[in-house]
Amino acid sequence: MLRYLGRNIEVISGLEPVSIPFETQGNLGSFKAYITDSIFPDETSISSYEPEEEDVRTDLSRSLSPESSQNFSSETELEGTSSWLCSCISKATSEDDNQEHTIPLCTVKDYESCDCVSSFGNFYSISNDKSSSSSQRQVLQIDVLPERLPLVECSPSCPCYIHCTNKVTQRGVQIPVTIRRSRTGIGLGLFYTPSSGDILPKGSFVSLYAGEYLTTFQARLRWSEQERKPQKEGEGNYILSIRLPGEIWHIDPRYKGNIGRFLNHSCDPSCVIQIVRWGADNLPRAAIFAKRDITKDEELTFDYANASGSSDFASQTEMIPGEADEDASEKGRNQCLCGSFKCRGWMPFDETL
Ligand SMILES: C[S@@+](CC[C@H](N)C(=O)[O-])C[C@H]1O[C@@H](n2cnc3c(N)ncnc32)[C@H](O)[C@@H]1O
Repeated sequence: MLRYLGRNIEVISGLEPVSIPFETQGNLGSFKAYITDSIFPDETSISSYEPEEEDVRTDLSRSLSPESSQNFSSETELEGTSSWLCSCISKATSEDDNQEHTIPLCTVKDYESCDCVSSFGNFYSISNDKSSSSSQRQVLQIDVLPERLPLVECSPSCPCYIHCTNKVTQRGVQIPVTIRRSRTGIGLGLFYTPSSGDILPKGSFVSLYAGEYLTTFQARLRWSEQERKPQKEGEGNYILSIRLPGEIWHIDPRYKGNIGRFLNHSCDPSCVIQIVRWGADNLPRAAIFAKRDITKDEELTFDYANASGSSDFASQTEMIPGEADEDASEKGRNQCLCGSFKCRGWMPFDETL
């Protein structure tokens, strides 16, 4: 439930399983509607949306041609998109009491028996963190993931039930978080706020970064509209660009989004974005995971330059040693206020938008 947020904004695609307090008196600016998963803007269908190919993204003339502002129909058609289902069952007889119990059989222990896990990989393991009262938690094996490859979970249509250990990012927000003011100049932020001193183990799922999927053309339009408006504190750009081999996706939670939109940038972040696919639509979801163990009241942040799990872009956005401040701000860069000792000085800036 979104106890406090729900009071101010429209909830259009379900609620989170936990309450998410909003601790400040401030208003939510341009945030109008809560969604739990990314959607296409009105009048846009999945079938007519083609993510732009990486090698054409800098070709402005092509991106701004009339064809690129496609005429989308509101029908969602899934024909032709790839889908998969495992054959795991969700009921099994326990050897202990010989009774039938509902058991998520796509466990990471039994991964050889799950078609999804054996085809796409085993990304999660069980954390047995003794410092946490929630004894078992599925955690992403962050250190062994291949760079820039989307993870694939069991589909919501697989017969295993929602607590399957291979369905993690599709269950909504499961951890205690609060929206409150961050440091001066940054606006609101999202904080880890357990009632006890529980640590959030490294690899824990935090939330999706859900918003509207935009074409590069639409993203550029929103970006330039935004630039013309006077900026309120902390309300800059929300568009996350995901670069996958041969594809670019843009997710904008400015107007319609979830709590992912409140994560600020840090050059030494507590979280990381990983791209995950699930469902018949096969769409890439941006999922936020703890990059390290996180303690009570820490702010949840990620590196905006590293949204596709790659460090390539981060290096492009570092402040060039010796570059004058005016040069950087002339290029449209904003000063980074993350305050970390690893701070690169400037907010990541995507020159292709
Ligand atoms: C995704 S939003 C984060 C939530 C935002 N603080 C709010 O109040 O809604 C991104 C915007 O927050 C601000 N921001 C986030 N991290 C920042 C940082 N390290 N330094 C300066 N501004 C930051 C910028 O205005 C940025 O465009």
